Amino acid sequence: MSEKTGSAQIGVIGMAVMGSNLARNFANHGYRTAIYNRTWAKTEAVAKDHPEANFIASEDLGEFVDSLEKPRRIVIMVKAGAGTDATIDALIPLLEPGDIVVDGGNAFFQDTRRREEKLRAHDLHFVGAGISGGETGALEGPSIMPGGSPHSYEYVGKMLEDISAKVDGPNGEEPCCTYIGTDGAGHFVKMVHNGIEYADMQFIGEAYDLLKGAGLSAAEAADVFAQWNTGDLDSYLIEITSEVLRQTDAETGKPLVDVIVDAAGMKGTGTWTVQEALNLGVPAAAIAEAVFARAASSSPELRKAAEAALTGPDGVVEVEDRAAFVEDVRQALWASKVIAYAQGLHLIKVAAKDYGWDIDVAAVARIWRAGCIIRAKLLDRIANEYAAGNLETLLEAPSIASGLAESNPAWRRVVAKATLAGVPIPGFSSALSYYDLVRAPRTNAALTQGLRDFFGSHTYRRVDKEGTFHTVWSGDRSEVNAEDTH
Ligand SMILES: NC(=O)C1=CN([C@@H]2O[C@H](COP(=O)(O)OP(=O)(O)OC[C@H]3O[C@@H](n4cnc5c(N)ncnc54)[C@H](OP(=O)(O)O)[C@@H]3O)[C@@H](O)[C@H]2O)C=CC1
Ligand SMILES: O=C(CO)[C@H](O)[C@H](O)COP(=O)(O)O
Repeated sequence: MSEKTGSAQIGVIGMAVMGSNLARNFANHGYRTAIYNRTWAKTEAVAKDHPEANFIASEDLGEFVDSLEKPRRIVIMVKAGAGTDATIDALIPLLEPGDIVVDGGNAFFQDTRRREEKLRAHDLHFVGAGISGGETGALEGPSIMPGGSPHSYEYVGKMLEDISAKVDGPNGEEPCCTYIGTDGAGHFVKMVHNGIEYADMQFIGEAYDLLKGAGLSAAEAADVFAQWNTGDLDSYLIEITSEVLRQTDAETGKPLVDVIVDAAGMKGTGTWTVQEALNLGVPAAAIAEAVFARAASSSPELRKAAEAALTGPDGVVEVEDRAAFVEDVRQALWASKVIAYAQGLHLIKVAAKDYGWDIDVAAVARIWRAGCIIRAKLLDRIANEYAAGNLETLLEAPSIASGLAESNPAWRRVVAKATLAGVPIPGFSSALSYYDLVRAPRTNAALTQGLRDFFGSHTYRRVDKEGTFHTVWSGDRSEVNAEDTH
């Protein structure tokens, strides 16, 4: 028996950016930590670069497993998808009933459900934990969204809560980690977190385009974002926007943002969010617009052809009072951001019902207040509003509804001005349309139903009596009772 055997309290597999920093975080919290990576050179480098962590580094997976105390606790932090499955398949024969595997990667929640079932069949615990915070968060405290059986969470909950970010709460320091729900619930919530992240960044991009259109330089816009970060918009993404805009390219002397190719990448979590919204019939168009905007940005053929063929205003925004316009944009950004949160949280609520998860939306908002990419001052208010009442939508919360009412005139002015100036604002305008759509006492869906009945006998219901009806459009146009065909 080697001296390593059974001496580590936690093991981390995957020594790229996230795994190595998470392992250091465990070590910093006093946990004896074992590390392993498919490619040994990375494990070796991490152990060598961080002697203070006193890692138990193994080249062989079996040796890594043996180095853990029982029941073994293992966090997988590898490339999501095939990498996770390969790691799990390699682990299963090495583990014993009662061991706990945590997948901290950005897994698709349906994969997590499948994996949880598979590991359960081997009497192994599986916790699918969404983790957000990037490199710094992983090291200093991320937001962690764990899902799995409550029993499985008991084995790893304290450790995950220990390494998570902390926020001040009424009862002292609160961890940004809480049990979310069974099987894929944690990864579902992380997926929606990322969908909101996409929307947040799209709105920020639109705000920057508008400021630029009104004549502000990148440095001036950086000042504006820094200023915004001191108020209601206080958030990590607004803070780093100011830093990115202030960065000058060493080679050209231009603002860095002007030399970065305007084609946004994406790894899939935003797309999954929208696909799930579509599957569940949840309107999340502002988030969808953010995904489509990235897709459009990365469609060079489409953009080249359209740029050559289409004419219109050139994005210059005529502004009489620059300060007033900047304030309007701030309000439009805040209101749109609220809509993205409302759409994302509504999606979580509907999914919880559909998948049988008992998700506490207030708790989700609470653990997003620090550590994660979408952390924002607004989340305090959102958490309090959900805690105060069982909201169907965030938009009905009194402080949110009044904030949106206050921002309304500015939001509408910005959407109108941008449209007239030819500044693309798919996020702002979609968010505003959502606001108008869901508050409308009556929508144009009545006409849609009439049309569907006309061409396909799809039937309709009436506002004034029970039942389902069809108009005999191709005959005498009388109305008959009909079977509901949806
Ligand atoms: N980067 C970020 O900011 C964030 C990432 N995440 C998620 O965390 C996880 C880790 O992310 P990150 O640190 O960026 O690393 P990557 O997503 O770049 O993945 C690299 C790691 O995965 C391992 N790996 C890849 N394929 C396999 C395989 N088939 N079998 C075994 N191991 C494999 C690599 O091992 P090897 O060295 O041998 O190639 C390496 O350790 C991912 O799921 C990611 O989506 C979550 C939040 C933020
Ligand atoms: O999970 C994250 C933060 O919470 C990652 O930063 C996210 O994967 C980035 O996504 P994309 O590459 O699609 O922009």
